[in-house]
Amino acid sequence: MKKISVLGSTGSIGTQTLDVVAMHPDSFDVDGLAAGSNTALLLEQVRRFQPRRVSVSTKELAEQIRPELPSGIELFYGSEGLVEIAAGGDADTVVTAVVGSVGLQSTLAAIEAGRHIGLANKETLVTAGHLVTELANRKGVKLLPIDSEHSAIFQCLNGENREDVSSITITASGGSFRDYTREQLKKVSVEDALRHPNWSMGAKITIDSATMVNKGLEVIEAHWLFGLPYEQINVLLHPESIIHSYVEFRDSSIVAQLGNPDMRVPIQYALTYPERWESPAARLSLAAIGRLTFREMDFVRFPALKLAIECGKAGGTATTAFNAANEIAVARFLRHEIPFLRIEEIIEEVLQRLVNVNQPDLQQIQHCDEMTRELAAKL
Ligand SMILES: NC(=O)C1=CN([C@@H]2O[C@H](COP(=O)(O)OP(=O)(O)OC[C@H]3O[C@@H](n4cnc5c(N)ncnc54)[C@H](OP(=O)(O)O)[C@@H]3O)[C@@H](O)[C@H]2O)C=CC1
Ligand SMILES: CC(=O)[C@@H](O)[C@H](O)COP(=O)(O)O
Ligand SMILES: [Mn+2]
Repeated sequence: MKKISVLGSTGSIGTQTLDVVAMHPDSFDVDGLAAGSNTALLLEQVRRFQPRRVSVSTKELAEQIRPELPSGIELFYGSEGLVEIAAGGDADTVVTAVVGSVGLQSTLAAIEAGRHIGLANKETLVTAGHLVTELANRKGVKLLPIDSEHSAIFQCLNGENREDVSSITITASGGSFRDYTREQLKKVSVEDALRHPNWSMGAKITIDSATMVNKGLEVIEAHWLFGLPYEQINVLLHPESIIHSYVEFRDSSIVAQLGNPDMRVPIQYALTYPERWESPAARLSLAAIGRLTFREMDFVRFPALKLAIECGKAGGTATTAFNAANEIAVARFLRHEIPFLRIEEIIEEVLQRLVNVNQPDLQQIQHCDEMTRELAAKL
């Protein structure tokens, strides 16, 4: 039996993680579930998966659901509740599927407690990659990527020597506005931006995909997960999202991972690694698809990607600020307060005003995150 806990069980990755659990009911045991405010779905999950511990985002929500919980179940709330689900109990693996840098503290707590991490919450690595990877190494904890591109690279690297890697290439669908000009982008709506061509995901990452910030976050995520310099990390536009990413080795061989876009596959691999289990995911037929297409990434059309890579190269708190500014700007866009192109402008303006701190500790990271949020909310 593999014991798992899920942080963000009511979201896109969280629900698909529980779909994977439901496909292998005799092999998984759910220890803890943490949700934000979707208590109706959380209660349904509690009935179905019978966790021993749950958490919601506020005390009020906790009081609301307390009478509906089976006796004996432990109930927590707030950021401490998230940490309780991450580090208390006895899960072998914690799936980090909350959205945003709110996941940092609980991820660090889970690692500190020796839990392996099924890592979906990429903002954690962007915000404090050096702290997360250093702690994971020290504790002998595995960071198992769930993000589709990183799972692909992780699979391509299986059994290989890192010194033999020439480069990795992260593929990008291009998001909702792949073929729009900068002029057309001035007028796009929230509803348009939320229509991703290939993946059904939470709102924040869908907007990140449209701005290409998602690919920027993924380059930084790959830097930390695979210990590669930015010069060895490429991005390639691949509208079909069939090749999830690939690795080139020193002998010129390229190893890629392919599949239909279905997040249950990388989620399951993170939970069963190094084994592979049966999956109901639709089989890929290359004959039916006929052809796959690729384009060079246009950094002028997608300036947020360029900026993210520059922040990654700068190191220190630059990526913390990039991430926090983006989180605030995306939230404002989703509330219809700012136009789409203002997202990347806000990130850039915030970065111009902040002083980079090298080798920041957790306190400095948290301070930068808070200051950036305040600034980005005012701009
Ligand atoms: N969706 C996808 O296919 C992919 C997602 N990712 C990454 O995975 C992460 C999750 O994305 P996704 O599932 O799409 O996001 P969703 O918005 O669908 O889900 C977010 C989850 O986090 C919970 N949550 C939000 N704030 C808090 C909080 N303060 N305390 C506790 N729980 C909270 C939400 O709870 P509630 O809904 O109850 O309020 C929900 O369960 C992101 O980092 C994303 O970048 C990576 C690759 C693919
Ligand atoms: C499913 C997944 O991993 C997402 O991060 C996906 O990559 C988004 O697609 P694009 O950012 O390539 O549009
Ligand atoms: Mn991805």
